[in-house]
Amino acid sequence: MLKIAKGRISYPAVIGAIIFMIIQVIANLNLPSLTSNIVNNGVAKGDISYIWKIGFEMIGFSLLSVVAAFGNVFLASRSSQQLGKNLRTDIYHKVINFSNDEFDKVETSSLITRTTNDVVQIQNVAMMALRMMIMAPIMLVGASFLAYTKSHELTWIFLVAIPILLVFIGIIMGFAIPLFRAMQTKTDRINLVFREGLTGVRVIRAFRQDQFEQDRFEDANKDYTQNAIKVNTIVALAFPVMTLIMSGTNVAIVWFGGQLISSQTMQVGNMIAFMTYAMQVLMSFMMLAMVFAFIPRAAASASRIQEVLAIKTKIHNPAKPTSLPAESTHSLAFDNVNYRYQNAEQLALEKIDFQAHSGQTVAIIGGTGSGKSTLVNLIPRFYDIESGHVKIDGHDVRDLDLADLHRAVSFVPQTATLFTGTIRDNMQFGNKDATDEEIWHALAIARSTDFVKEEGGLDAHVEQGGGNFSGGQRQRLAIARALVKHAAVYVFDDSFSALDFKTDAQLRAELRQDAQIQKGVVVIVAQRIATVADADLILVLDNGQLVGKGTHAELKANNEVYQEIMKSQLREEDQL
Ligand SMILES: Nc1ncnc2c1ncn2[C@@H]1O[C@H](COP(=O)(O)OP(=O)(O)OP(=O)(O)O)[C@@H](O)[C@H]1O
Repeated sequence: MLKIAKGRISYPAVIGAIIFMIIQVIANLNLPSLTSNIVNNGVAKGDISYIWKIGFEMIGFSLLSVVAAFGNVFLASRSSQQLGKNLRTDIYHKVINFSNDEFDKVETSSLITRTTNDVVQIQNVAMMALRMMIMAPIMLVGASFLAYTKSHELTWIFLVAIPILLVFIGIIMGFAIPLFRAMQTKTDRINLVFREGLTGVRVIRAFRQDQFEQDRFEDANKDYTQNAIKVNTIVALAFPVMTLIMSGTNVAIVWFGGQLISSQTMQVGNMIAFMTYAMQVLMSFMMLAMVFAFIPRAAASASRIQEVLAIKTKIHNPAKPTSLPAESTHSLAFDNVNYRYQNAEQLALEKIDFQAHSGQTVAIIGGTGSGKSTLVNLIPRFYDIESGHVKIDGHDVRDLDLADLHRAVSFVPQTATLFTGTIRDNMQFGNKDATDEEIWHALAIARSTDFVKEEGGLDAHVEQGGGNFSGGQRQRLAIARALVKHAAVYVFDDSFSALDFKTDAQLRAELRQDAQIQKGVVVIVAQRIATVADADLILVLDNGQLVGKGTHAELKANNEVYQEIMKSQLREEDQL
């Protein structure tokens, strides 16, 4: 846990909090002694001026204690909040740079719990540590010593009360710690089921699985609640027993102290002070117990966070990145590329080899699972290849500065993702300087002008995930967003499948006529022969192998797989 705080917490604030806390403890330790002085020397002897003098001293120490407590809480919460903030930033920064391989390692719901709930656990313990964990031992030693100076004869009471308290704390911790530990995994489970239920709500309804999903959530929720109730019951049980031990100690002090007073071997004031010190000693143990009860949960949280922070991102900037010079013409090349998914035995792509330059359209066609998306994912380094080269403008993408690479590639994924905000915000995502005119131009190419105007223009609101647009509209907006960005390579991963034949053809024709887009290379993944037929280069994939390469006419004449795809699509149309 200390490892996680290192470099993320402000050391001056921590030192300040500790200094304030020490001042507070010293002030608190002085008060019982002063009470004893007032009783012994002021009240017993009727010395009013002494009472006033010590009374003022007591007020002074009380004020000091209050100010120090304020300073301590202020700095402790500042440091723990700052620790939380830095942890969240670091996790976010780490996760945002994850490649798809790393996302496969940790569930998204668990990542959310780790960034929120786990960080809060660390914050709480940091706060407690800066208050109680340091205060308790100082108070314990100080109060024990001062109690001893007030009465040697009564110290044996500690020797009875403390072991009883420790045995009790031990029993409580034995039960509570495993339950505290389990809280985090149970929170994870709730988040996982909740998230799946929310994102899949339509499928759940369509398959009439509402009850099943509700039961699944109910189980996770019940499991978490039962665990929390058990922990709280144990903690609740602790309080009356602790109070009993404290009251028992007080009774013993008054009983035996009273006898010492009547035999004139002890003064009343000393007994009162002893009693207060005894409470401070027992309180110190309780504080330590509380901190130690929270530590296992926070330690579990710390290791869950550390797990994420320690993941080595496979895809990062090269040591000496090459910046991509601003070229007026561009090229894309795959040079004998092999790729294998992590832990997979078979290659997902084998010996992929092709070149294309500005103004050319490369289309990739093949059956489901043939490797089309995998191929285009290699261009912006969503995955890194096993051997060969993927080159943009003659530079291997692994040598390029990542920011330059991502600027050079405009990507429309299979599933369109829009962000909360306005249409304009979404359109400017890859080109923040894009003017309204440029945006409308891109929207026109993507056949989106009409519905965007109907929604209220560029200031129309986009809900979370683009939920207020249809699937086809979302896809068109994602295409327009990619066109607003001026790139060297435009990738459309099966983005035209949501469009009807006519719109698909019009859109591709517009892409061909646009001067800006023609400066780059266009890569289109498609299922339909009609979509790929007018491409300059068609790649036919089958089971990760490049089984055909050429124009429509060439492939139609002599490529079996292509002919088979053509036949199957003609058969489909014949059947209508
Ligand atoms: N993250 C992954 N981990 C392991 N294997 C994967 C992963 N993603 C895809 N694959 C495998 O790689 C192969 C190619 O998948 P890919 O998504 O590239 O196919 P595709 O041609 O785009 O299919 P579709 O047209 O259905 O989108 C498939 O066999 C698939 O099971």
